[in-house]
Amino acid sequence: MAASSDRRMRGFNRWMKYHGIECSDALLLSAENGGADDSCRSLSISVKALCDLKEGDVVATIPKQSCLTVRTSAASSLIEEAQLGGYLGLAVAIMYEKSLGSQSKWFQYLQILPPFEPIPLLWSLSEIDSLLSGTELHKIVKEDKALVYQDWKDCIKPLLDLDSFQLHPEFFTADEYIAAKSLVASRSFQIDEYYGAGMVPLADLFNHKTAAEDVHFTSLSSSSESDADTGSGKTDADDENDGDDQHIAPHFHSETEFSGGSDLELSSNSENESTYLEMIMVRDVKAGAEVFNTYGSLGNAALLHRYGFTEPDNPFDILNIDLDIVVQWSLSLFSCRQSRRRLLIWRKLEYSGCVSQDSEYFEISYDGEPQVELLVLLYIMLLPEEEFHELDLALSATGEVKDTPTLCLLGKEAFVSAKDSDASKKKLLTRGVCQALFSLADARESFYGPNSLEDDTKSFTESSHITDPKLYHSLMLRISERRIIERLRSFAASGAGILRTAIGTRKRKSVERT
Ligand SMILES: C[S@@+](CC[C@H](N)C(=O)[O-])C[C@H]1O[C@@H](n2cnc3c(N)ncnc32)[C@H](O)[C@@H]1O
Repeated sequence: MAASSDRRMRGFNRWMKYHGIECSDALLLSAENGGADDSCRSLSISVKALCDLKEGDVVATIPKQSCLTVRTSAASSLIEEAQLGGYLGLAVAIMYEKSLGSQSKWFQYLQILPPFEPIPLLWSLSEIDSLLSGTELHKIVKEDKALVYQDWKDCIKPLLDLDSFQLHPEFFTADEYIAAKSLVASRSFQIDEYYGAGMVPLADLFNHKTAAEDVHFTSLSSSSESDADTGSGKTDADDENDGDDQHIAPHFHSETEFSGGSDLELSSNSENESTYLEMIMVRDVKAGAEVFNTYGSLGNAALLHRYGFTEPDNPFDILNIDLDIVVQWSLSLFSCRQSRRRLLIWRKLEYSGCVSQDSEYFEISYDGEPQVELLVLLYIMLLPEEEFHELDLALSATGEVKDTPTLCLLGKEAFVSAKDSDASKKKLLTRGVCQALFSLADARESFYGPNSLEDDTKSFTESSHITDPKLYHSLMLRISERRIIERLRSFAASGAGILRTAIGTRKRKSVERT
């Protein structure tokens, strides 16, 4: 097996040279046999520094032509004819290149890739139900599975019946499509407008570190080469995005895409032959250490969903509480009519939760701080009837909004400036609101079933990411989420705290729903 991995890595190194990919001699592509579960053929690759690397060092250049994209694949006309856009098209390009075997331009590259990445999309339904139950991923992954299968049925299966394409059916099964999707999810990059999403050899061998990356990937066109030559020290194109020089990171799109080919039609500008990607060090790395990229500011649910792993103490973790849970809590205390009226007033004040597809929810941050929209809703739900009536009148159909104290406290203006916002939020944290937060925490916690957080923690310490990565990472996710619930309880117990996120600036960092 070691001989086979050495042979494949040597083949890949030769292939890179042949296709003009320059990899610095200071980098070691280190391959170990990976895949403890189903992926026995796969290598676990990481990139290490062979000598001290300095911020600003260019460690690789990759011609865009060497990337496997819908544009560059031998399947490009097939994909165009079938009108398969974006990520679906890229998955077909991968399946097609695999079907060509050693005839594929990317044969030696495909040889070092795992056949699939064991992200939850590839888990069985019973694994999803038993391992992800209660977590932010449970419903999403089940929906993904159904949608991805439907995509295959609608867009790929019909291609097999067309004589003109002459596809080998065994390379285009639903399982092969899902395997290709997992590679697209975990290793594709958004290259540029012309090439769209693609597999970028070498760039996709760097592992992720949250908020502590060593290297950035930038897209350079010939017009910005002079910038690099002058040594202007550009290392982070996010800060200096002048159109030509763009920081790119592995990118996952969970939306399933139906045929339409809009990506192909949209990006029909002429290709620039001299355009390439560059990898630049953004901090010093000592000889022998691993060189990391970052895949973004992602919580564990998003990391597991897209890449199949999690990280301990991930500051980007987030927990959601669905509006339905809040409504159920309200119905347990008040009549249906009262709950509905108060929800309506909350909406009249122009509040809403985060919305994704058919669900509305509130975010609880890593620190256990609830989104202000939730605090306002709980406050309104608990207002004494008289005060509520006054608020209702102030917001009445005449449109004449009077400045009642309650309206001043609850109006969105109260949360605009950071200083006012903190003071207003503290006022919302009445005893009743804090008790309500405890009830919501209990209700959300009940989704995880009978095992306590202590049970999960014990199982986690006994699990191994090598021998049972699915169990290990799903337990890590459960524990990360349940610790947020613990911190929500502490937040409610303390009754206040400095709340950082200003209204309107909140960004959803967890999982994209399909
Ligand atoms: C873009 S590839 C990185 C190279 C990969 N290690 C390989 O063998 O080719 C992304 C995959 O690497 C693995 N990976 C990346 N960063 C990781 C990390 N911090 N912990 C565990 N696995 C990681 C995951 O399997 C992920 O889906």
